[in-house]
Amino acid sequence: MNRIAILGAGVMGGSLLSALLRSGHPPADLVLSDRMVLATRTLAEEYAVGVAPATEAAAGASVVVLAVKPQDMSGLLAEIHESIGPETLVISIAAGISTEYLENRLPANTGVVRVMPNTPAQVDEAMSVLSAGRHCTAEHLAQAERLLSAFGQVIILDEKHQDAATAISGSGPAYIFYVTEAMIEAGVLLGLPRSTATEMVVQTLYGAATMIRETGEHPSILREQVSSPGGTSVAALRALEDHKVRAAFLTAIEAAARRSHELSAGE
Ligand SMILES: NC(=O)C1=CN([C@@H]2O[C@H](COP(=O)(O)OP(=O)(O)OC[C@H]3O[C@@H](n4cnc5c(N)ncnc54)[C@H](O)[C@@H]3O)[C@@H](O)[C@H]2O)C=CC1
Ligand SMILES: O=C(O)[C@@H]1CCC=N1
Repeated sequence: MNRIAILGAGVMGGSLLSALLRSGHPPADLVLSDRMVLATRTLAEEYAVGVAPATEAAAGASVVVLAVKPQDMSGLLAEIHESIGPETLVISIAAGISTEYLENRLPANTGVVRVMPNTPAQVDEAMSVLSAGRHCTAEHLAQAERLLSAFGQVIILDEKHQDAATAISGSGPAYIFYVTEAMIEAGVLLGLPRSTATEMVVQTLYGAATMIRETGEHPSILREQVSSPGGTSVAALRALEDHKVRAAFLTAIEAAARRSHELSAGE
């Protein structure tokens, strides 16, 4: 039985579903469940996958992916407790929810993997950070790694780093989209048509990200290459320093990690 049940068909559940299909998983092996029954049925029809109540979806699956909000997790776990078999691998993508929290609410000895993916899964460029639970076997971990590496990069880390991973790569796309918006707005302020400003900013971000990945150079070296003495870049960078943008990023990412930690306490 290779069936994968995705419980929670929101932004991430939907992103994982489409990514798994693109990576070659047959639609017949995927089943979706969400309490928003009508919206889920529409999504399931679009992708030609099955839809079932959570208990039924979990009972028929070898891998159960928990993709609900942290605040909905305890309710969902209570619902599916009886449907989890001894061989079932449970993968949770919920921010802040520890493997211990999951293990305490699932049948004894259930194999659990905690994952922090991100929305670039939609374009097969996810960053997924995996941590094994207490009863997770090497085969479970390999199975989770295979599943997630089909739509991006995977790092296996000790669970103590999951709040940091959530703050950096889980929430990271939000910071980049925010910077993108700000740069486009600046282009419009300087009189560029919005579409032209958008094209310039998107290609610049893509080019810069590709340079970081392909050259392997430290970003500060790449930044120095752009900054001519007495030129435009250094004038802009001085303004960013004046506005403490670097410190703002440190504070922001610390706040995200703190929030991830709070979610583990159900706050
Ligand atoms: N959105 C993101 O960028 C990322 C989100 N995550 C995590 O993924 C999880 C889901 O996040 P989103 O997809 O953004 O949320 P969402 O709100 O878009 O989707 C959650 C879905 O779960 C459903 N749901 C709630 N309780 C349920 C239950 N008992 N049975 C079945 N379905 C139920 C809701 O109806 C909703 O459709 C969260 O735990 C979040 O921390 C992780 C990485 C990135
Ligand atoms: O904002 C959130 O809580 C989720 C977790 C990581 C990204 N989005």
